[in-house]
Amino acid sequence: MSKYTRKLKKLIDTAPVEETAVLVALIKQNQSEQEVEEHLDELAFLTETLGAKEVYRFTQRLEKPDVRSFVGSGKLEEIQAYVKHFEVDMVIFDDDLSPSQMRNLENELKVQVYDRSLLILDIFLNRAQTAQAKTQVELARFQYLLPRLTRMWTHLERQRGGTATRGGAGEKEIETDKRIIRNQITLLKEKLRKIEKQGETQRKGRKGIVRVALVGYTNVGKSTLMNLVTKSDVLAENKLFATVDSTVRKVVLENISFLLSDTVGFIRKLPTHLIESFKSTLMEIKESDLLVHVVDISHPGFEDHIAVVNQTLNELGAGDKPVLLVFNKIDLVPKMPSEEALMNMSELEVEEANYLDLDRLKNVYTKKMGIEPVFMAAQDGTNIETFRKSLVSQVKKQHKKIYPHYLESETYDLSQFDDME
Ligand SMILES: Nc1nc2c(ncn2[C@@H]2O[C@H](COP(=O)(O)OP(=O)(O)OP(=O)(O)O)[C@@H](O)[C@H]2O)c(=O)[nH]1
Ligand SMILES: [Mg+2]
Repeated sequence: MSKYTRKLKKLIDTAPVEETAVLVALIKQNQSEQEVEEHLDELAFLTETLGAKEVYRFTQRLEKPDVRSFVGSGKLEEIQAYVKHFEVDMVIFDDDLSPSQMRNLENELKVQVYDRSLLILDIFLNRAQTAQAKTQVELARFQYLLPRLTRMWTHLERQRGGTATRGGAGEKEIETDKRIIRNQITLLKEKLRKIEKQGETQRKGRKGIVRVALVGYTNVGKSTLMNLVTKSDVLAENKLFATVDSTVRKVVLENISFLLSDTVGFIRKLPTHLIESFKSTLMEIKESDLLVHVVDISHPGFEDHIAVVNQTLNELGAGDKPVLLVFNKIDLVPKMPSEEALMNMSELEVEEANYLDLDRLKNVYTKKMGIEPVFMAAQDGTNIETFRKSLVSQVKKQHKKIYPHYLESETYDLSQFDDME
């Protein structure tokens, strides 16, 4: 063996092996198969974000999850056979599992079992950068895992680098673990309270300036838009939850200054513990004067995404704020051809092309939101001018509303924001 092949062999032998996963979802009575497929596409994307690869999907038409094993026993056998035959590393369920379901499934499948919440929590854990975000995710994760302790045990083992204990730890160990986790929760809460206090003071110091928050479903282009407007360098990538920490920047457009913040993306069924512990990060949204709701118009489920975002905003108590809707990624949407060209196409061709009637969308959403939406592509800057104009006009409107005594000619002290990048 030459030196080169030896080197190559060593590289191959030590290359990290990508973990494999099968995905499982139920099709409820009022759901179409296509809707569930879309949800599974999203779950596959989450799986990929965590660093694993989807190898197969199982679905079952069932009105409600089986109390014992989520899917029916026949389906479970099928999954079990597949997992064993192809040596799959994990099984991921597109819903939340009860503690006992998770235990039963782990016992029977003998591989790692993830549910939707745990998957999202683990992605957040990998992504969190600041002390605050890290503490928030750790807290949410411990709270989620406390009632699922046999699982927690295997998790701790994995983290320590040992082999996972299958089939559950002894009662004594579980009791000890419970105590450790409860202590951790208390400590993390205390730590978070201190960090939040500092944040509060920071936010209080931001009076006198209009505050705008970028909100939207995950991966729609919020950070890309933030970078475009502020010429900053916030991480934007084709992964879910690229942004877990919020970033605030001062922006000056047409002589008016305002603060713009990039926030964590939303997703269907965001774990409750996560929302709870991210409350202070999400305060950025609650305390803003204007929301820029970014939508990925090229995604087939974009209208569902709008609904999920609106619902989450309501839950956060930010449902009544003025919203500038931005339909992003228009570069990926096929342009509607002229009527004449349309006439020459077959019905199937038209259906398959999936044209979106942007004029109709504009009318519908202008009526709904009270502000005309912007259609743009943040990545290549298409229509950025329209967006800037619309944003400035809304910021001015909010400014007048919040600071009615402020005169256009008057300059106000903005030096307190100068240290912000
Ligand atoms: N084709 C196209 N891609 C875009 C556009 N805007 C953003 N993207 C891409 O979409 C992906 C997600 O962009 P981000 O800016 O990270 O999205 P985000 O909303 O901040 O995502 P999270 O932080 O994960 O919630 C990246 O790969 C971007 O390059 C656009 O206008 N057109
Ligand atoms: Mg982002």
